[in-house]
This record gives sequence, structure tokens and C-alpha cells, in this order.
Amino acid sequence: MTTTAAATTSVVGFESVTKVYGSVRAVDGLTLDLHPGETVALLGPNGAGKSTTLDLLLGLKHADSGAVRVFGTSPREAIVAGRVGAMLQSGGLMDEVTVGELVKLACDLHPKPFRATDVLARAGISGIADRKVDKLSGGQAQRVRFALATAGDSDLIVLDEPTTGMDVSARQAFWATMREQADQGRTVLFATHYLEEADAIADRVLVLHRGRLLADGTAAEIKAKAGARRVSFDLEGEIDQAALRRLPFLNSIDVSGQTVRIQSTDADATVHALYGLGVYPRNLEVAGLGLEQAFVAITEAEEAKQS
Ligand SMILES: Nc1ncnc2c1ncn2[C@@H]1O[C@H](COP(=O)(O)OP(=O)(O)OP(=O)(O)O)[C@@H](O)[C@H]1O
Repeated sequence: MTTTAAATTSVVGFESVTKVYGSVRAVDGLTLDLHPGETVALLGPNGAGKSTTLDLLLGLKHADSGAVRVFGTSPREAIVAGRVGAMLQSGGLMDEVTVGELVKLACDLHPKPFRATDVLARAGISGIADRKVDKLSGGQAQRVRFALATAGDSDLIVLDEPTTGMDVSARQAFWATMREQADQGRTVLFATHYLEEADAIADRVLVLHRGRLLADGTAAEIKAKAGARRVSFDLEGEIDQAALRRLPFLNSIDVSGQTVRIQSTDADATVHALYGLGVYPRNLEVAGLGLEQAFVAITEAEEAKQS
């Protein structure tokens, strides 16, 4: 199968895009380019502007200022041309029809359709093709939304929290399928609260906060940007927590039983000072932050700056 995305240098272009609701700047001067073949995770705390950003890119909402381009055209033109497949958080499923009928309809409407039977099989819902759409479980409904997003040969797939409600095996199957889509040259953009998914799947991670882009890079770059490392160790006997809290370069400290977990912006100096306290840490481990911890560190630092 071939896609045309590779011929275009910018899949999505946001230029100083702002969307305001009353006093809330849901998207605040966002400038961004997505490139062909990228798998991009959009992260951010609740209310950061992720869904609004996706809605703007799909032409479901209009920017108050700035420009949104998709394959060099307006979002609407790109969608009419069948270049974009989307899976939104909720809604969009007609009642009273069966899963098979709905998927067939989506295929019939797509300018470059796949066969409905293939779409059903890829989404893992062939077995429920005769079931009415309003009788589905949450995870099954998500799979149907995924089928609708992949009913045709689109160059960009946009997914808003796609695995919410899916069980572990459904999630694994879902991401395996998304990988295939990306391997075939499609650009995949997904918003998620599951940071381990972003870490495992995305080759680029965007962190939004109050409608602004706080970080943009690979998961490894985002972890490094947080500028901290984890130090953990066990202590014997009574633990002098006050002394530990005075260790230099601490971001946070958690003492649970005999185990101490620290986040430090200079792990070497913190460990050096730890030995200076005259204690003997056992099972000492120093590691980089996970994406989740890096995300929390970056967004909390921004909150602190703004308050
Ligand atoms: N139709 C609307 N009217 C008023 N405010 C809105 C509307 N849609 C979104 N907002 C506000 O805009 C901000 C961004 O919302 P958005 O849904 O884009 O965030 P999000 O990052 O997707 O959040 P979540 O992770 O909770 O889904 C929030 O403060 C939200 O309350």
C-alpha cells in the first residue's frame, strides 16, 4: 500500500494559533509542524488544550487567530480529500445500526476506502459485526471508533485518548495495529494520559500546558529536559528524615519503611552528601526519570513559575 504523505514536507502546520473560551486560553499561540511518518504523542494535564488542538486540526473548531494547515490546505479540504482519519473521545457512533453497517458506511464515504471486512478484522471487531452499536461495552465502542478512523487510506491518523476503556490485550493489539499504520508511512498523532504508551510508541512527544507547548522532543529528550534523576536506597535502623530532607539538590523525597526515594537535580552531589551524613545506604540505585516523572516535573515547574 502506498501513501502520498511522504511527498509533503509538512503534514500539520500550526502558526501562532490561539483559541479562547471566555477567559480561558485553551490554545495559546501554538506553533507546531508535524512531518510525514512521525508518530507523535500529545501529553498534558487535564485542561491543557489537547482536545481543542485536535479539534482545530480537524476543522471542528476554528482558531480565533493564527493559521492551521493540514497537508498545505485547510483542515476541511484535507478531510474531504480523505487524507485524515480521526478517532475522537466520545460521540460519533450512530445508534440503531450494527457495527458492520456503520463500518461499511464509513468505508463507502471514504474517497480511498479499504474493504469493510478488512477494516473490521484490523480493529478486532469482526466477531461483533452484527451487534447494535448502542449495545457495545466501552472498550468495544473504542475499537469501533478506531475502525472508523481507519476505514480508508488516510495519510494522517488523529486519535484522542484512543485506548481509554480498553483492556490490556485490546490496548496491545491496538498499538500493534497503529505501528503497522506508521510503518506504512502514515503520520499518527495521539493525545493520551497513559505516559507509558507515549514512551513506548511515540517517536516525538509534545507536552502541552495551558495551551502552550512546554516541551517537544523524543521521550529521551523530554526525560533529560526534566533535569533530574532518581536515587533510591535502603537504610537500616531509625531514619533521620529531617537530615535527609536537607540533602542538596532535592526535588522530592519519599520515605517508605526503610526505603528512601529521592528525585535530585544533581544526583552525584546528593549521593556524596548522603555519605557525608554518616549513613550506609544499601541497594543504592541512580536512574533517569521515567517519562511520567519527567512530565510531572516539567509541568509542576511551570505551575510554580506561574504562581
Ligand atoms: N466548549 C468549551 N467552552 C468553554 N471552555 C472550554 C470548551 N472546551 C474546552 N474548554 C476549556 O478549554 C481548556 C482546554 O480544554 P481541552 O478539552 O482542550 O483540554 P484537554 O487537554 O483535552 O483536557 P483533558 O485531558 O481533560 O481531556 C479547558 O480549560 C476547558 O475547560
